[in-house]
Amino acid sequence: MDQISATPGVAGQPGGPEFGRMIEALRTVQAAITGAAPPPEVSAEVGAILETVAGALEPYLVGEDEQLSGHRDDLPGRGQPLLPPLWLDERDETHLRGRVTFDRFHLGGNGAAHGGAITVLFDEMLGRLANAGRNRARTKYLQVEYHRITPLDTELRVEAKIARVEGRKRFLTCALYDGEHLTADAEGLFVELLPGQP
Ligand SMILES: CCCCCCCCCCCCCC(=O)SCCNC(=O)CCNC(=O)[C@H](O)C(C)(C)COP(=O)(O)OP(=O)(O)OC[C@H]1O[C@@H](n2cnc3c(N)ncnc32)[C@H](O)[C@@H]1OP(=O)(O)O
Repeated sequence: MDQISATPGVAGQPGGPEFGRMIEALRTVQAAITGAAPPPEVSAEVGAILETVAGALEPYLVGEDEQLSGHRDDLPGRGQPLLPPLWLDERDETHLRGRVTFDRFHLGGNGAAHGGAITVLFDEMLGRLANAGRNRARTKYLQVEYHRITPLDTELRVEAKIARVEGRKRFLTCALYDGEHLTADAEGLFVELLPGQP
């Protein structure tokens, strides 16, 4: 996980644009399956296709350090389908600013994004910032407040800042905006790992 490549992949090579297209297709499938109420024969057909897809990838399973998903900084959300598609537009060692869009896959209910999906976004933002140009740190706590619903299919702004650093402790904040409206924010503590801590 420490190695995140910002270099766009080369066509015809592992991690090239073909990989980005596959992740994008997966995101589309996740949203389509979540939002669909197909008849049984279509569910059966799609299920069989997905089993074929899993089988096609099975010979290429690799260890964590070699996997492409999560390591591609040129792809939204690092090419990690757990993360909502997040684009970072500004970044330095004190702040991050980006855009994110939740879709049907991230639905909680009544048109609102799931609170857990928002927390994943915040952990990602704070984790990226806590580890920017510094020794590795992990989330000790993440306290989230939901101020109003976070809409789906809407480009949102997300910002993270370092609040203060005390020895191994890095306190950070993150906020999510729909236009000028704050939908959710978070405060987190990240603790720098000691030698031997995984
Ligand atoms: C690793 C990441 C790689 C980089 C990838 C970048 C991109 C990836 C982006 C994705 C990122 C995703 C990121 C993820 O999701 S990381 C995954 C989620 N997090 C974890 O799995 C972490 C699990 N926990 C641990 O490993 C340990 O607990 C750690 C290592 C965090 C600390 O265990 P350790 O035993 O070493 O430390 P400590 O407990 O003595 O505490 C240390 C200090 O903190 C103070 N303290 C404790 N609690 C509180 C509190 N509630 N309020 C205020 N202060 C508190 C405490 O008093 C002490 O202070 P002081 O006495 O020193 O003054």
